[in-house]
Amino acid sequence: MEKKTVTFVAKMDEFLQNVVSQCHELGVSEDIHIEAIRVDQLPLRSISPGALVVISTNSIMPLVEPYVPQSSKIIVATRMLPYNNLRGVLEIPKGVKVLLVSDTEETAFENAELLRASGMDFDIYPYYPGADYPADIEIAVTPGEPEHVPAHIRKVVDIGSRSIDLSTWLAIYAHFNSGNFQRVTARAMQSLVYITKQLSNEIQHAHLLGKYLESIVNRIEDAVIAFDEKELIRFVNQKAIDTLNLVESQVVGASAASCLPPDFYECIQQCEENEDILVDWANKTFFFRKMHIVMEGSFLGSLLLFRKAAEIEKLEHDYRMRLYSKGLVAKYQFEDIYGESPSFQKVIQIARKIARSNSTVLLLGETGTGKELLAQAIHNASPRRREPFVGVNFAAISETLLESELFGYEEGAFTGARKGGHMGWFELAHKGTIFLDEIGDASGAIQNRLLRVLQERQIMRVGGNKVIPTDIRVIAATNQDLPRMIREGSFRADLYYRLNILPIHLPPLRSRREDIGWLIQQFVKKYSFDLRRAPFTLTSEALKAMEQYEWPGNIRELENVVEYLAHVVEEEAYVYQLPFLREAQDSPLPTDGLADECAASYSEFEKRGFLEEMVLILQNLKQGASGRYVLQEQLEETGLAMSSQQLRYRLKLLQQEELIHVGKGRQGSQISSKGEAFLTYFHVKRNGGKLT
Ligand SMILES: Nc1ncnc2c1ncn2[C@@H]1O[C@H](COP(=O)(O)OP(=O)(O)OP(=O)(O)O)[C@@H](O)[C@H]1O
Repeated sequence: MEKKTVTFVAKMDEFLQNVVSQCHELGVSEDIHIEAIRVDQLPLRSISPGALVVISTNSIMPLVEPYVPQSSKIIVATRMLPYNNLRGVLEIPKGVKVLLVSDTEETAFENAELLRASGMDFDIYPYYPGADYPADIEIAVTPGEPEHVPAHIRKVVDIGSRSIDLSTWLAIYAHFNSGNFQRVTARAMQSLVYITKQLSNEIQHAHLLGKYLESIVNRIEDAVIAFDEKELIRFVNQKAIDTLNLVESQVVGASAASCLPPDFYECIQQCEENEDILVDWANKTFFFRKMHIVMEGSFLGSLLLFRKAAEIEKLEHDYRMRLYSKGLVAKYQFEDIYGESPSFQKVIQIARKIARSNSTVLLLGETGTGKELLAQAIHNASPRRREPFVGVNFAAISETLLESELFGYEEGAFTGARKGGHMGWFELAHKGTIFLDEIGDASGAIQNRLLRVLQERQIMRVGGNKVIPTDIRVIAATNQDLPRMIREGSFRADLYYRLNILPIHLPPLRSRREDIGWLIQQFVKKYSFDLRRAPFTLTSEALKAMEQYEWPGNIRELENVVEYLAHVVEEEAYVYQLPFLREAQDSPLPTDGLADECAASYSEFEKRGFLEEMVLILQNLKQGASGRYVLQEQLEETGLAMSSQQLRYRLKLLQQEELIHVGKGRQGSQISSKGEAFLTYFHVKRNGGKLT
């Protein structure tokens, strides 16, 4: 029997290759022998007798006809768009302008028509090389001819070369009277089934993703409402439903103006994009933020986030409580700083202004003039008030501990370094303020490191190798004469210039004696209240004595005197009761729990890193040293050099622990009986419990 043969004839190889692979895909080649001949090859290759000739387009009929055998019939193929990239076409938004790009005018119009007929919802403009087209077109669709797409068009969807449609295959099978056409249609359907499956998987995936996002948005603490570009509500989360008392099914898809409470809707209208505002609604204050949703340059709607201000305040409160528990909070405000004299008021006025800036502040003034108080007030009046305030006292901590405390250390940096490393004060103060008190006591090595931190605004932990950027405001303070220290070579000039950006001089109390009476009144009020007692007054002699006294310890000393009086006087304080006019008489008796107290002092000193220093000081005092200068010299001889400020600080601590008695004026200090007991305790502990 003569073999059934189809001969495809076309101008281009591409068409022929495409049609042959379609024959294999659909199984046509299993029933019918396939030939493919280019028009220009016809003079050399003859068409098999009796073959059915299928030409790609009517326009080549005159070129083909002369080579077709008598026994053969010619039909013209009808063609369809292949949709190999159906997804790309479906992703094109509704209503946009699309250029349909083909190589010739005829195919461009033909393909545009096919695309329209297939139900696509966009505006289609046929295009072929040299044709005009609207300038604002941004998307092109082409059946396998991307090389003809105008260069400026960014998005190109290539749907693959056109193929022969089912009606042509039907005509071929009808011609040969072949009964297998059902298989061809079934296979043609396969690709659609495949695409449909793919889409259905994606729909399922999108559905899951939607649910997933919904559950996330429902879990966030803010109330969320999403509107489309026409202000129809597209989404509300549970928090929004609860806060506004909405019924979800009634609001999703409805217009915001009609279904939200009218005064709430009005608040939304007032809210500018990306601006945080506080809005009063239903007797409550809300925090509002509106954002536009823009995708690929198109405005798709807006998103509203809102929350009761009280909830935010609570969060803030909790955060502050955490800082409190770590001791990272400044408790004083400007209102807590007393002082009416014009010179002091001027200082406060400058400090208030400085608070708003971010620059480094240097507080200068004698001990007790309120430098730390002012540093805290500046922090609390600055934009950093909600962030940590970290105070570092350079006289209060030993040199060996200071570096690792300031900058932190990495695990294994030294023997005894904590596992996981340790955060330093600079790191703790990130975003907040660090207060470098008694900066004049910083050693040369520490000054070098401080200078680097101030210059580079980054730190490196001890034993670490990575830099940690920090955003910190620095407030430094000293009662020392830094310019003199620079001249003497004990303070770095470049560090001084880095610190001395906004200097504030706190006047000593003796230079503003007019404040003394008023300050006494304030402290009398404070301590009478604290001690739940009736306020007392000072006799005119006592007041006069107070006003004439030099106050070397400034306001701290004045405050201490008033606190003392609040404990001892009845209704009036007399001159003889003023402690600075009396001899020191304090000598605490050993108590039953003396060993416990010694143990407490021992661990306190050990924690601060200067246990050995305290013991040396006590031993020197026991051997007869008394005045601070003699003591300082003797300590230096035993290899312990410290500044007079550091020594003063340590003596103060020893006094607080009742290990020494500090006399007034030139009297110096003496070891107390508790101090002697402490020395014994120290030796016993060092010798594993045995007395030496
Ligand atoms: N202007 C003031 N109003 C109210 N209290 C003050 C004032 N100045 C100082 N004080 C009191 O004096 C105490 C000491 O103040 P502060 O520690 O700020 O002084 P300082 O200058 O930092 O001292 P030092 O140099 O010894 O560290 C404070 O705890 C506060 O009670």
